Amino acid sequence: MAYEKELETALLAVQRATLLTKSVFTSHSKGTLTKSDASPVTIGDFGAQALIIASIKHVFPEDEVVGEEDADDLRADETLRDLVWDLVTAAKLEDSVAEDKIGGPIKSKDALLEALDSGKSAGGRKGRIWALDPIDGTKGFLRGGQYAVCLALMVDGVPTVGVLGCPNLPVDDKAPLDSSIGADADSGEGKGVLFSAVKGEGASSRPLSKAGLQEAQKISMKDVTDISEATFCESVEAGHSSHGDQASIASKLGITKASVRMDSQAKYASIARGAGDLYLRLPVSKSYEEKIWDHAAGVVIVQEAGGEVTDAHGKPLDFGIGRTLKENKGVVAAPKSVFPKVIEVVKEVLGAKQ
Ligand SMILES: Nc1ncnc2c1ncn2[C@@H]1O[C@H](COP(=O)(O)O)[C@@H](O)[C@H]1OP(=O)(O)O
Ligand SMILES: [Mg+2]
Ligand SMILES: [Mg+2]
Ligand SMILES: [Mg+2]
Repeated sequence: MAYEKELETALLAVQRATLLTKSVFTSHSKGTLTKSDASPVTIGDFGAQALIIASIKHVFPEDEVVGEEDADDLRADETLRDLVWDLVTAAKLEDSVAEDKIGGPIKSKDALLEALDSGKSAGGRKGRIWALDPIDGTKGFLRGGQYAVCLALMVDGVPTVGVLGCPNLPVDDKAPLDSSIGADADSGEGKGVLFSAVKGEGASSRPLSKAGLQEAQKISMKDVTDISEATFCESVEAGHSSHGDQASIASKLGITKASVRMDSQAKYASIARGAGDLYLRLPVSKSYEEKIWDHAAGVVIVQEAGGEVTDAHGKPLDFGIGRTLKENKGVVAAPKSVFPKVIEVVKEVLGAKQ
Protein backbone atom coordinates (compact mmCIF):
# COMPACT_ATOMS: atom_id res chain seq x y z
CA MET A 1 0.00 0.00 0.00
CA ALA A 2 1.24 3.47 -0.88
CA TYR A 3 1.83 6.12 1.80
CA GLU A 4 1.33 3.59 4.59
CA LYS A 5 3.55 5.37 7.09
CA GLU A 6 2.11 8.79 6.24
CA LEU A 7 -1.42 7.46 6.75
CA GLU A 8 -0.62 5.78 10.07
CA THR A 9 1.17 8.90 11.34
CA ALA A 10 -1.69 11.16 10.27
CA LEU A 11 -4.32 8.88 11.83
CA LEU A 12 -2.51 8.65 15.17
CA ALA A 13 -1.69 12.36 15.23
CA VAL A 14 -5.29 13.33 14.45
CA GLN A 15 -6.63 10.81 16.96
CA ARG A 16 -4.47 12.20 19.76
CA ALA A 17 -5.31 15.82 18.88
CA THR A 18 -9.03 15.06 18.62
CA LEU A 19 -8.95 13.64 22.16
CA LEU A 20 -7.30 16.88 23.28
CA THR A 21 -10.12 18.94 21.74
CA LYS A 22 -12.70 16.77 23.49
CA SER A 23 -10.97 17.40 26.82
CA VAL A 24 -11.22 21.15 26.17
CA PHE A 25 -14.91 20.88 25.42
CA THR A 26 -15.64 19.28 28.76
CA SER A 27 -13.38 21.62 30.74
CA HIS A 28 -14.52 24.89 32.32
CA SER A 29 -12.60 27.34 30.21
CA LYS A 30 -12.00 27.07 26.49
CA GLY A 31 -9.63 30.05 26.54
CA THR A 32 -11.47 31.60 23.60
CA LEU A 33 -9.83 34.55 21.81
CA THR A 34 -10.97 36.52 18.80
CA LYS A 35 -8.58 36.63 15.85
CA SER A 36 -7.94 39.67 13.66
CA ASP A 37 -10.57 38.46 11.14
CA ALA A 38 -13.15 38.27 14.01
CA SER A 39 -13.20 34.44 14.00
CA PRO A 40 -12.78 32.56 17.30
CA VAL A 41 -9.78 30.47 18.35
CA THR A 42 -9.45 28.40 21.54
CA ILE A 43 -6.78 26.61 23.55
CA GLY A 44 -8.06 23.49 21.75
CA ASP A 45 -7.01 24.91 18.36
CA PHE A 46 -3.53 25.80 19.67
CA GLY A 47 -3.03 22.49 21.48
CA ALA A 48 -4.21 20.37 18.57
CA GLN A 49 -2.00 22.19 16.05
CA ALA A 50 1.08 21.86 18.29
CA LEU A 51 0.52 18.14 18.88
CA ILE A 52 -0.08 17.34 15.21
CA ILE A 53 2.92 19.29 13.95
CA ALA A 54 5.12 17.67 16.63
CA SER A 55 3.92 14.25 15.40
CA ILE A 56 4.60 15.05 11.73
CA LYS A 57 8.03 16.53 12.45
CA HIS A 58 8.97 13.49 14.54
CA VAL A 59 8.37 11.09 11.65
CA PHE A 60 8.96 13.33 8.61
CA PRO A 61 11.29 16.15 9.72
CA GLU A 62 11.78 17.44 6.17
CA ASP A 63 8.10 17.91 5.38
CA GLU A 64 6.49 21.36 5.39
CA VAL A 65 3.21 22.27 7.07
CA VAL A 66 0.58 24.85 6.17
CA GLY A 67 -1.29 25.25 9.47
CA GLU A 68 -4.07 27.67 10.35
CA GLU A 69 -2.72 28.87 13.71
CA ASP A 70 0.59 30.21 15.07
CA ALA A 71 2.21 30.86 18.46
CA ASP A 72 1.89 34.69 18.58
CA ASP A 73 -0.94 34.73 21.15
CA LEU A 74 0.80 32.16 23.36
CA ARG A 75 4.10 34.04 23.28
CA ALA A 76 2.25 37.17 24.44
CA ASP A 77 0.24 35.54 27.22
CA GLU A 78 1.86 33.27 29.79
CA THR A 79 -1.42 32.16 31.35
CA LEU A 80 -2.71 31.03 27.97
CA ARG A 81 0.61 29.31 27.25
CA ASP A 82 0.38 27.40 30.55
CA LEU A 83 -3.18 26.31 29.81
CA VAL A 84 -2.13 24.90 26.45
CA TRP A 85 0.93 23.26 28.00
CA ASP A 86 -1.29 21.47 30.55
CA LEU A 87 -3.53 20.30 27.73
CA VAL A 88 -0.82 18.89 25.47
CA THR A 89 0.94 17.09 28.31
CA ALA A 90 -2.34 15.44 29.35
CA ALA A 91 -3.21 14.31 25.80
CA LYS A 92 -1.59 10.89 25.52
CA LEU A 93 -2.73 7.81 23.66
CA GLU A 94 -3.22 4.95 26.12
CA ASP A 95 -1.33 2.55 23.84
CA SER A 96 2.33 3.39 24.47
CA VAL A 97 3.49 1.83 21.18
CA ALA A 98 1.10 4.11 19.28
CA GLU A 99 2.12 7.12 21.39
CA ASP A 100 5.82 6.41 20.71
CA LYS A 101 5.21 6.21 16.97
CA ILE A 102 4.25 9.90 16.99
CA GLY A 103 7.11 10.92 19.25
CA GLY A 104 5.52 10.79 22.71
CA PRO A 105 4.73 14.00 24.61
CA ILE A 106 6.04 17.43 23.59
CA LYS A 107 9.25 17.90 25.60
CA SER A 108 9.10 21.53 26.78
CA LYS A 109 7.18 24.79 26.54
CA ASP A 110 9.70 26.03 23.98
CA ALA A 111 9.14 22.91 21.91
CA LEU A 112 5.40 23.58 22.15
CA LEU A 113 5.79 27.10 20.75
CA GLU A 114 8.18 25.90 18.07
CA ALA A 115 5.76 23.18 16.93
CA LEU A 116 2.85 25.61 16.89
CA ASP A 117 4.90 28.06 14.82
CA SER A 118 5.97 25.43 12.30
CA GLY A 119 2.81 25.71 10.22
CA LYS A 120 3.96 28.73 8.25
CA SER A 121 4.81 27.10 4.93
CA ALA A 122 3.72 29.21 1.98
CA GLY A 123 2.39 26.07 0.26
CA GLY A 124 3.10 25.43 -3.40
CA ARG A 125 3.22 23.01 -6.29
CA LYS A 126 6.43 21.14 -5.38
CA GLY A 127 7.14 18.44 -2.84
CA ARG A 128 5.44 17.23 0.32
CA ILE A 129 3.32 19.76 2.22
CA TRP A 130 0.80 18.98 4.95
CA ALA A 131 -2.34 21.13 5.26
CA LEU A 132 -3.62 21.32 8.84
CA ASP A 133 -6.76 22.73 10.41
CA PRO A 134 -6.49 21.83 14.11
CA ILE A 135 -10.17 22.62 14.71
CA ASP A 136 -12.30 23.23 11.66
CA GLY A 137 -15.65 24.71 12.60
CA THR A 138 -14.49 26.38 15.81
CA LYS A 139 -17.96 27.95 16.02
CA GLY A 140 -19.50 24.47 15.91
CA PHE A 141 -17.01 23.28 18.51
CA LEU A 142 -18.02 26.09 20.86
CA ARG A 143 -21.73 25.42 20.49
CA GLY A 144 -21.42 21.65 20.92
CA GLY A 145 -22.11 20.92 17.26
CA GLN A 146 -19.95 19.39 14.56
CA TYR A 147 -16.28 20.14 14.14
CA ALA A 148 -13.32 18.30 12.66
CA VAL A 149 -9.58 17.94 13.16
CA CYS A 150 -8.25 17.99 9.59
CA LEU A 151 -4.92 16.90 8.15
CA ALA A 152 -3.89 16.18 4.56
CA LEU A 153 -0.60 15.46 2.84
CA MET A 154 -0.31 17.18 -0.50
CA VAL A 155 2.24 15.83 -2.93
CA ASP A 156 3.19 18.29 -5.68
CA GLY A 157 0.05 20.27 -4.93
CA VAL A 158 -2.35 17.31 -4.97
CA PRO A 159 -4.16 16.12 -1.81
CA THR A 160 -2.91 12.55 -1.51
CA VAL A 161 -3.52 11.41 2.08
CA GLY A 162 -6.42 12.83 4.09
CA VAL A 163 -7.61 12.29 7.67
CA LEU A 164 -10.60 13.86 9.44
CA GLY A 165 -11.26 13.41 13.16
CA CYS A 166 -14.98 13.98 13.80
CA PRO A 167 -15.73 13.45 17.51
CA ASN A 168 -19.42 14.34 17.24
CA LEU A 169 -20.43 12.25 14.22
CA PRO A 170 -22.04 8.84 14.80
CA VAL A 171 -19.73 5.83 14.45
CA ASP A 172 -22.36 4.09 12.34
CA ASP A 173 -21.73 4.95 8.66
CA LYS A 174 -25.37 4.15 7.95
CA ALA A 175 -26.88 6.42 10.61
CA PRO A 176 -29.26 8.80 8.82
CA LEU A 177 -28.49 12.50 8.83
CA ASP A 178 -31.01 14.85 10.29
CA SER A 179 -30.96 18.51 11.17
CA SER A 180 -30.13 17.87 14.84
CA ILE A 181 -26.68 16.63 13.78
CA GLY A 182 -25.33 20.15 13.47
CA ALA A 183 -26.95 21.68 16.48
CA ASP A 184 -26.78 19.42 19.46
CA ALA A 185 -24.35 16.65 18.82
CA ASP A 186 -22.99 15.92 22.28
CA SER A 187 -20.09 13.50 22.10
CA GLY A 188 -21.85 10.69 23.94
CA GLU A 189 -22.12 6.96 23.27
CA GLY A 190 -21.65 5.84 19.70
CA LYS A 191 -19.99 9.07 18.59
CA GLY A 192 -16.50 9.78 17.34
CA VAL A 193 -15.06 8.78 13.95
CA LEU A 194 -11.75 8.95 12.11
CA PHE A 195 -12.12 9.17 8.33
CA SER A 196 -9.21 8.61 5.99
CA ALA A 197 -8.21 8.13 2.37
CA VAL A 198 -5.12 7.61 0.29
CA LYS A 199 -5.26 8.61 -3.38
CA GLY A 200 -6.00 5.57 -5.52
CA GLU A 201 -6.72 3.33 -2.52
CA GLY A 202 -10.24 4.21 -1.38
CA ALA A 203 -11.67 5.79 1.74
CA SER A 204 -12.36 4.35 5.21
CA SER A 205 -13.85 5.12 8.58
CA ARG A 206 -13.04 3.75 12.04
CA PRO A 207 -14.20 4.58 15.54
CA LEU A 208 -12.11 7.14 17.38
CA SER A 209 -10.24 5.48 20.24
CA LYS A 210 -8.17 6.56 23.25
CA ALA A 211 -5.60 3.86 22.52
CA GLY A 212 -4.20 2.85 19.13
CA LEU A 213 -6.10 2.63 15.87
CA GLN A 214 -9.31 0.62 15.65
CA GLU A 215 -10.15 -1.53 12.66
CA ALA A 216 -11.24 0.41 9.58
CA GLN A 217 -14.05 -0.21 7.17
CA LYS A 218 -14.40 0.99 3.59
CA ILE A 219 -16.84 3.80 2.93
CA SER A 220 -18.43 4.95 -0.31
CA MET A 221 -20.88 7.56 -1.50
CA LYS A 222 -24.48 6.58 -2.03
CA ASP A 223 -25.47 5.58 -5.54
CA VAL A 224 -27.93 8.38 -6.23
CA THR A 225 -30.26 7.48 -9.10
CA ASP A 226 -32.98 10.05 -8.48
CA ILE A 227 -31.41 13.40 -7.69
CA SER A 228 -34.67 14.75 -6.26
CA GLU A 229 -34.23 12.25 -3.40
CA ALA A 230 -30.75 13.59 -2.53
CA THR A 231 -29.82 15.04 0.85
CA PHE A 232 -27.66 18.14 0.65
CA CYS A 233 -25.34 19.50 3.31
CA GLU A 234 -24.36 23.11 3.85
CA SER A 235 -22.71 25.34 6.48
CA VAL A 236 -24.55 26.44 9.58
CA GLU A 237 -23.08 29.92 9.17
CA ALA A 238 -24.87 31.99 6.52
CA GLY A 239 -21.71 34.11 6.34
CA HIS A 240 -19.66 31.15 5.04
CA SER A 241 -21.83 30.10 2.10
CA SER A 242 -24.97 31.34 0.39
CA HIS A 243 -27.97 29.56 1.86
CA GLY A 244 -30.18 31.37 -0.67
CA ASP A 245 -28.29 30.19 -3.77
CA GLN A 246 -28.06 26.69 -2.29
CA ALA A 247 -31.83 26.60 -1.74
CA SER A 248 -32.39 27.68 -5.39
CA ILE A 249 -30.06 24.94 -6.64
CA ALA A 250 -31.79 22.30 -4.53
CA SER A 251 -35.18 23.45 -5.72
CA LYS A 252 -34.13 23.32 -9.41
CA LEU A 253 -32.85 19.78 -8.81
CA GLY A 254 -36.31 18.89 -7.48
CA ILE A 255 -35.01 18.36 -3.94
CA THR A 256 -37.75 18.87 -1.38
CA LYS A 257 -35.94 17.67 1.77
CA ALA A 258 -34.56 20.43 3.97
CA SER A 259 -30.79 20.83 3.90
CA VAL A 260 -28.69 19.35 6.69
CA ARG A 261 -26.66 22.17 8.21
CA MET A 262 -23.45 21.37 10.01
CA ASP A 263 -20.15 23.07 10.63
CA SER A 264 -16.79 21.94 9.33
CA GLN A 265 -15.45 19.25 7.00
CA ALA A 266 -17.84 16.84 8.75
CA LYS A 267 -19.91 17.67 5.63
CA TYR A 268 -17.32 16.05 3.33
CA ALA A 269 -17.13 13.05 5.68
CA SER A 270 -20.92 12.69 5.81
CA ILE A 271 -21.37 12.59 2.04
CA ALA A 272 -18.33 10.30 1.61
CA ARG A 273 -19.96 7.67 3.85
CA GLY A 274 -23.32 8.05 2.04
CA ALA A 275 -25.16 9.59 4.99
CA GLY A 276 -25.71 12.67 2.83
CA ASP A 277 -25.25 13.12 -0.92
CA LEU A 278 -24.28 16.66 -1.93
CA TYR A 279 -22.18 19.41 -0.37
CA LEU A 280 -22.90 22.90 -1.69
CA ARG A 281 -20.71 25.86 -0.69
CA LEU A 282 -21.64 28.81 -2.86
CA PRO A 283 -19.65 31.99 -2.21
CA VAL A 284 -21.17 34.88 -0.32
CA SER A 285 -18.30 37.28 -0.81
CA LYS A 286 -16.33 38.12 -3.96
CA SER A 287 -13.14 38.63 -1.99
CA TYR A 288 -13.03 35.57 0.34
CA GLU A 289 -10.37 33.03 -0.59
CA GLU A 290 -11.04 29.52 0.72
CA LYS A 291 -8.11 28.13 2.74
CA ILE A 292 -6.44 24.90 1.65
CA TRP A 293 -6.70 23.46 5.19
CA ASP A 294 -10.49 23.82 5.05
CA HIS A 295 -10.74 21.42 2.09
CA ALA A 296 -7.67 19.25 1.36
CA ALA A 297 -8.51 16.28 3.61
CA GLY A 298 -12.24 16.31 2.82
CA VAL A 299 -11.63 16.47 -0.92
CA VAL A 300 -9.40 13.39 -1.11
CA ILE A 301 -11.82 11.47 1.13
CA VAL A 302 -14.80 12.33 -1.09
CA GLN A 303 -12.86 11.58 -4.30
CA GLU A 304 -11.79 8.20 -2.99
CA ALA A 305 -15.34 7.41 -1.90
CA GLY A 306 -16.56 7.88 -5.48
CA GLY A 307 -17.24 11.59 -5.62
CA GLU A 308 -16.23 14.57 -7.65
CA VAL A 309 -15.33 17.97 -6.21
CA THR A 310 -14.87 21.25 -8.10
CA ASP A 311 -15.49 24.91 -7.46
CA ALA A 312 -18.83 26.52 -8.29
CA HIS A 313 -17.73 27.06 -11.92
CA GLY A 314 -16.81 23.40 -12.35
CA LYS A 315 -13.06 24.13 -12.12
CA PRO A 316 -10.85 21.65 -10.23
CA LEU A 317 -9.67 23.01 -6.87
CA ASP A 318 -6.03 24.08 -7.20
CA PHE A 319 -4.19 23.31 -3.94
CA GLY A 320 -0.77 24.11 -5.45
CA ILE A 321 -0.78 27.91 -5.49
CA GLY A 322 -0.27 28.77 -1.86
CA ARG A 323 -2.19 28.81 1.40
CA THR A 324 -5.50 29.62 -0.26
CA LEU A 325 -7.58 28.38 -3.20
CA LYS A 326 -7.37 31.81 -4.78
CA GLU A 327 -8.14 30.62 -8.31
CA ASN A 328 -11.41 29.01 -7.16
CA LYS A 329 -14.78 30.25 -5.94
CA GLY A 330 -17.00 28.06 -3.77
CA VAL A 331 -17.12 24.26 -3.64
CA VAL A 332 -19.50 21.64 -5.07
CA ALA A 333 -19.18 17.95 -4.16
CA ALA A 334 -21.40 15.11 -5.37
CA PRO A 335 -21.31 11.46 -6.41
CA LYS A 336 -19.72 11.13 -9.89
CA SER A 337 -22.94 9.84 -11.46
CA VAL A 338 -24.96 12.97 -10.69
CA PHE A 339 -22.15 15.53 -10.66
CA PRO A 340 -22.72 16.80 -14.26
CA LYS A 341 -26.39 17.53 -13.51
CA VAL A 342 -25.54 19.27 -10.21
CA ILE A 343 -22.85 21.51 -11.68
CA GLU A 344 -25.10 22.41 -14.64
CA VAL A 345 -27.73 23.71 -12.20
CA VAL A 346 -25.12 25.48 -10.04
CA LYS A 347 -23.88 27.34 -13.16
CA GLU A 348 -27.47 28.22 -14.12
CA VAL A 349 -28.17 29.72 -10.68
CA LEU A 350 -24.89 31.64 -10.61
CA GLY A 351 -25.38 32.78 -14.22
CA ALA A 352 -28.83 34.17 -13.43
CA LYS A 353 -27.22 36.46 -10.82
CA GLN A 354 -24.72 38.05 -13.22
N1 LIG B 1 -16.56 34.41 4.42
C1 LIG B 1 -16.28 33.10 4.48
N2 LIG B 1 -16.61 32.29 3.45
C2 LIG B 1 -16.34 30.99 3.50
N3 LIG B 1 -15.72 30.38 4.56
C3 LIG B 1 -15.35 31.14 5.61
C4 LIG B 1 -15.62 32.53 5.62
N4 LIG B 1 -15.16 33.02 6.77
C5 LIG B 1 -14.60 31.99 7.47
N5 LIG B 1 -14.73 30.85 6.76
C6 LIG B 1 -14.22 29.52 7.13
O1 LIG B 1 -15.16 28.51 6.96
C7 LIG B 1 -14.75 27.40 7.75
C8 LIG B 1 -15.91 26.74 8.38
O2 LIG B 1 -16.75 26.40 7.40
P1 LIG B 1 -18.15 25.80 7.70
O3 LIG B 1 -19.10 26.93 7.61
O4 LIG B 1 -18.28 24.80 6.60
O5 LIG B 1 -18.09 25.18 9.04
C9 LIG B 1 -13.84 27.91 8.80
O6 LIG B 1 -12.58 27.37 8.62
C10 LIG B 1 -13.87 29.40 8.58
O7 LIG B 1 -12.64 29.96 8.77
P2 LIG B 1 -12.13 30.37 10.23
O8 LIG B 1 -11.30 29.22 10.69
O9 LIG B 1 -11.33 31.56 10.02
O10 LIG B 1 -13.35 30.57 11.10
MG1 LIG C 1 -11.44 25.74 9.16
MG1 LIG D 1 -9.61 26.07 12.37
MG1 LIG E 1 -10.46 29.28 12.47
